[in-house]
Order: sequence, then structure tokens, then C-alpha cells
Amino acid sequence: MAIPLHSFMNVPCAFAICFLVLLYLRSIISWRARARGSPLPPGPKRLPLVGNLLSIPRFKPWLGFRDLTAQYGEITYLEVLGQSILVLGSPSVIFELLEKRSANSSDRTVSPLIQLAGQGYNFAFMPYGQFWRRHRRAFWQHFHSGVSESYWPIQQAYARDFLVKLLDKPTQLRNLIRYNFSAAAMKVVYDAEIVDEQDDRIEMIDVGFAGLRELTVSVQMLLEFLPVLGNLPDWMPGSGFARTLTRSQAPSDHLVHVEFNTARTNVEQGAKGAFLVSELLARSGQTTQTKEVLEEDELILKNVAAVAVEGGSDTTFSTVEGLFLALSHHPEVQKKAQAELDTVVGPHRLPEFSDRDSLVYINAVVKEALRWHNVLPLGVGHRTVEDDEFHGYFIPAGTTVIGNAWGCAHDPAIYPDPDTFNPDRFIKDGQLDPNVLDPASLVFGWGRRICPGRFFADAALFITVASLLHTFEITPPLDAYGNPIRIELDASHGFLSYPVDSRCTVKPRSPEAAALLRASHVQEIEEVL
Ligand code: HEM
Repeated sequence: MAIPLHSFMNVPCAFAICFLVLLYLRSIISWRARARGSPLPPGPKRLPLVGNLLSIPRFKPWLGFRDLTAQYGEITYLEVLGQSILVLGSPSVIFELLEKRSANSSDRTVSPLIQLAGQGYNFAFMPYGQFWRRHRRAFWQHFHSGVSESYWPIQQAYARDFLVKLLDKPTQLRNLIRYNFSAAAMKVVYDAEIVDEQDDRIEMIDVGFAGLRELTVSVQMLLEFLPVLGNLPDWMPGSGFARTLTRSQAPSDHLVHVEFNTARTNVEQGAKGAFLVSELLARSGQTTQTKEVLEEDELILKNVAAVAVEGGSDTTFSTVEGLFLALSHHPEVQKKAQAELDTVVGPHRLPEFSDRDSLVYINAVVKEALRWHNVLPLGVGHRTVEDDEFHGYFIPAGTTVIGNAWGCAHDPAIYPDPDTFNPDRFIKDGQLDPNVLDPASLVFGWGRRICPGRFFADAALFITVASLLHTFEITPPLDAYGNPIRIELDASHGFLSYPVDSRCTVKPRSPEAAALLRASHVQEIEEVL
């Protein structure tokens, strides 16, 4: 009797189905054992296969995540194509998971996009482990609060140089803000002399970060799970995005290698300024080190130097751009700041770091600038290493944890009327109010991954804000008929966020203020730059 062909076909088919069912049952049993009866945190209903892919907000995700928090609570769980994601929506749960349990929540999701965007050298995206730790230690040695103070003269000189240039080229505001922070970072790290905003190295730093600016949560998800999209030939639709990312590779490589090697040559010829380079040369003189150790040391120091420049540029740049827009809306904030500066500093000199403790209102302006416009609205995602139980919920190992910094910084329960720029919210009885949550505890991230450049950033912001308000007046831009144009804050929606339009009119507060700036500038340039 003939046996029908389809019966043979059915045997492997049946085996395959049984195998899949067994795998599924095994995964459920193992999941239950791992979860020990704890449920996953609440979240939107998951669809078969794609899970919550459609619930991931595509545009300005920090807004959508804030809405998820309102609907499901401060701990919301999402799953996209098998990847667990936890969205934390209040400072208390963020601090609890990302600070107190930092040993388990300081990993990063390793993404091929980071290499594609030329950021492979950047330890902000490296997984938790020895290699990351060595980078972080090397960075911290040169940027902890004590050492950061030694860079104040450079930061002050560039802040003033920026303002002198602004006197002459008020329409170049954006380029000059970028110049201020990038040139100061290049000086601190490589002892590089950059004297104006047209220097090619300013553009190099800008383009080196451009790839990261393009990354959004939804694009990241898409490319994570369909990595082939990153390798499409140029002529295929959809390849443009990958091309934009890869444009950052050459400038980043230049920063890591060429700028470092130039600084090394200068140090070998007797230059004193470039501390990271000097450190490397000192170490390479130690004959006890093996060739491999020295090579890895060199790579780490090169990476760390480049991160300090890139990290030190765009973040502060975006914050100050937002601040200019806010100030143009609030003449009363400028008046209060100027009254304080006139009392503490007076008209015959410019503000200095030693004035900081007496400049309560200026410190409040810096805090409000960090709160009002967030350059990293969702920080940088963390990742858990092991299974955990949190508030009675099961958090699987490998969960991506997103702290919604923007959501907290704009929560009316923490900061009433959060969209209004109001430095007074931080002041009580003439002093900074310790009962108001410091936005620095939100916007610089958390735990073992907290921003190690925060002291450097805070100093750059303080001296820029104090010097600016002491000498300039900022008003809205004017239309063709001379009428003021009101520009609302619209933050771009990438991984790094920038005001889309921050046009404003800048002019010196008085002829005396302009003269004071120019006079101090000549002396400063000779001493520091
Ligand atoms: C307004 C200015 C700045 C803001 C808002 C900011 C914010 C952040 C945030 C949110 C993170 C991620 C923290 C986390 O994972 O929890 C971070 C990491 C980092 N930042 Fe900053 N940052 C600023 C300025 C700077 C500056 C000036 C530097 C360098 C001098 C810098 C260097 C870094 C580095 C190296 C990391 C990676 C840390 C790691 O993964 O271990 N940042 N920053």
C-alpha cells in the first residue's frame, strides 16, 4: 500500500511543533521560577510578537512616557520584540532603582547604532564592566569637583571671549555659544588654541555628535531589531538615515587620534597644558608596564579626552541656547539678576567664581535653566544585570530602564507651573531653598553612571550666565517692521534635544558694560589663552 507523501512531511512538522511547544512551556516555567510569583509592573496591553512596539511614543517620547506614567503609575513596563523596558516616572522610584540599586542597574544596552554613529570610543555607551570602569576612573581623576576648579580660569576667559565676540557679531549667537564651550573644552583637554568660531575644529566637534542627535527611541528600536537597515546601499530608500549617522565617524576619529597626537607632539616639545597627554607620556616612561597595557592605556586616555570634549560641548551648548530663549521672554528675571550683580559685583569689574556664594539669584537661574530645557530629556537608558524585585514587581535581567528626567522636571506637583521659567521657585527668605528638589539630581543622571562632567558643566554655566547677565540685555527678535516676535520653546525630539528656534536680540546693557568686557578681555587673553 502506498503511503501518502504528506504523511512523511507531517512527521518533522509535528516534531517541530512539539519542540516549540516544549520550549515555550520551559520558558514559562523558568520565567515563573525567576519571578517567584511576582507580577510584571503594569503597562499597556502587549500585542503578539511585536509587544508594545506601537506604544513607544514616536515623537518626543518623554511626553508619551509622561502620559504612560499618568495612566499606569510611576513604574510602567513595556516589552518590544522580547526586550523588557521599564519607564520610571517619579524621582523617588528613579533614585531607588538607579541610585540605591546601582550595582544592578548601571549596565547599558549595547547597540550597533553607537558604532555606526562613530561613538564607539564613548564610554557613556559602554556596557558595565572593567573596560568602562577604567575609562570612568581615568575621566574622574581629571574632572572631580576638586580638579574641576583648576579649569575655572580657562572657562572664565572663554565666557568673556564669547561675550566680546557677541558685542561685534550679535547675529552669530548660536555659533558663538558653541564656540564658547567647545573651545574651552579643547583648551582644557588638548591645550588647543582656538580663537574664533570659524575654526574647523568647532565644526568637527559639531558633526562628530550629529549622528547621536538623530537617534530617537523609535528609530533606535527599528534599527536594533532590523540591523540590516543600517547597511542598505546608498541608492535604496531608507539608507539616508544610516548615511547621516556614519557622517559622524570621520570627525570622531579625528578627535580621538589626530587631536591627541598633535597634543602629544606639543607636550614632547615642552608644552605644559594638555594634562591627559602628559599623563600618558609619564606612564609610558614606566618600564614596568607591558606593551599591551601601555597600548590599552593610550586607547583609554585618547577615548576619555575625546569624550570630555564632545560631552563638554553639546550639552552645555543646548542648555544655554534654551536659556537665551527663556531670558528673551522674561525681562523681570534679567532685572532681578542685574540688581543682584550690581550689588555684589558692582559696575567696575566682571563676575568671578569667588562671587558665586553671594549670587543666590544667579545660582537659581542656572538651576532653572537646567530644569526648563533638558538636553537629555530621558537621560541615557540604564540596563539591569540580574533579575530583581522592585515594589513587589518582577524586573527581569537585561531590562532597559528609562528615567523620565523631563517628566520629573516638568511635574507640576514638584515644580508648580512647570512651563514657566521662574528662578524664584528655588529661593526662600533670600536663600536657595533646600526643600525644592535640585534639578541637577534629575538632569545629570544617576548612580554609578551619573554624569562625571557635572562639576565642569555647572562651572561653565555659572560663569557664562553671570557674565552674560552682568553685561547684556536679551529681548525677543524683531520682524521686518520692528515688532517683537514671540518664539515658544520647541525642543527637537532626538536623543539629544535642542531648541528648534532660539532667535533673540542681544545688546550690551550699557556702553560702560561693553567697555568693561573689552578691557578685561585683553588682559585675560594674554594671561590664559
Ligand atoms: C548641562 C550639561 C550636561 C548634562 C545635562 C549632562 C547629562 C548627562 C546625563 C543625563 C548622563 C547619563 C547619566 C546616566 O546614565 O544616568 C551623562 C553622562 C555623561 N556625561 Fe554628561 N551632562 C552634561 C555635561 C557634561 C560635560 C561638560 C561632560 C564632560 C566634561 C560630560 C561627560 C559625560 C560622560 C563622560 C558621561 C558618561 C558617564 C558614564 O556612562 O559612566 N557631561 N551626562
